[in-house]
Amino acid sequence: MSAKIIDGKQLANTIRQDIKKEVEHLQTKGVTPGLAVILVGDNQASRTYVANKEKACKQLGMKSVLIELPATIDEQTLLTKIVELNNDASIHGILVQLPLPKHISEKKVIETISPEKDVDGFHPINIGRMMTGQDAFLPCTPFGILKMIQSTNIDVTGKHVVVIGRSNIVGKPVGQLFLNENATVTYCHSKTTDLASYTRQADILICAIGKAKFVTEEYVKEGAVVIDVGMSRDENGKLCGDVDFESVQDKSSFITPVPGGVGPMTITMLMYNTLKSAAKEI
Ligand SMILES: Nc1nc(=O)c2c([nH]1)NC[C@@H]1CN(c3ccc(C(=O)N[C@@H](CCC(=O)O)C(=O)O)cc3)C=[N+]21
Repeated sequence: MSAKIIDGKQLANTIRQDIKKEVEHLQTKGVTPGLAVILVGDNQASRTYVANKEKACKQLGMKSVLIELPATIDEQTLLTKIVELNNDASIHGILVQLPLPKHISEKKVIETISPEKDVDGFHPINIGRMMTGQDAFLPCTPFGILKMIQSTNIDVTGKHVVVIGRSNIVGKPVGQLFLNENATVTYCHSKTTDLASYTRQADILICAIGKAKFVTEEYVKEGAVVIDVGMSRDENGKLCGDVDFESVQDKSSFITPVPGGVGPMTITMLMYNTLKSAAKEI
C-alpha cells in the first residue's frame, strides 16, 4: 500500500479561510483579535516560528504584537510584562515562546498568563479543563493533529492510538485529546522496553520523540496512520521529522510530511484559539 499524504499546509489554508471570515465578522462588531508573542533571547528556530505566526496573523487580519526581550532579562521583568498583557483589552492571546533561558521558571511564566488568554493551552487550568472534558484552550499541536485525523474521515472511536513521547506540550496532551475522542491510548517513551511491540499495534501512531528518522517500517503496522511531530535536521541539514518517510510510506495508509504537516496546523490552531478568545467579547 502507498500512503496518502495528509497535507497539513493545505488543510491549514482551508481552516484559515474559515477563521478569516470569523475575524471579519468580529471586526464588524468592533473587535480585532490580538495575539502577543514574547520571544526571550535569540535563537534561529524560534525566530522562524515567530515569523510564521506573525505572517498568519497578518493574513487573517488579526493584530499581532511581537515583544523581543534579551536572554539576560530577569524573571520578574518578564512576569510584569505578562501581567501588563493580561490587563490589555486589545490582546486576546499571549504566547511566551518556549524553551526559556534556564534562569527563568517556565512554571511561573505559564502560571502568570491568564487562563483566559492562554492560547497555547499550557496553563494548568486549561490542562485540567481539557482532562475533565470541559471547554478549554486545547494545546495547538495536539489540536492540529486531531484536525488532521478528522480530515481523513477515520472514526477515532475504539482505535488504538499509540503516542511516542510524553512531553507536557505534545505527548501527554495529545493522548488525552484522543482519549476524549473515545480512542484507546498507549503512551510510550524513552524508558519503554520493546517499543516496537507497542507501536506495531497502533492504528494511529503519533511520533513526538525528537530524534531524526527514528521511526522506520519495523515500528509500523500495515495500514496504520502515522503522524510525525518531529522537527529535526537530517545528515544533509535538511528539515525532517521523527519518521523515516521513505521507509514508512508504503506501509501506512496515511502519513504526514515534514515540513508541511503538523507545523502549519500548529500555527493555525493558535490562530483559532486567539479568535475563540476574542469572540468571548461579543
Ligand atoms: N509557547 C510555545 N508555543 C508553541 O507553539 C511553540 C513553542 N512555544 N516553542 C517551539 C514550538 C515549535 N513550534 C512550531 C510551530 C510551527 C512550525 C512550522 O510551521 N513548521 C513548518 C516549517 C518551518 C521551517 O521551515 O523551519 C512546517 O513544518 O512546515 C514549527 C514549529 C511551535 N512551538
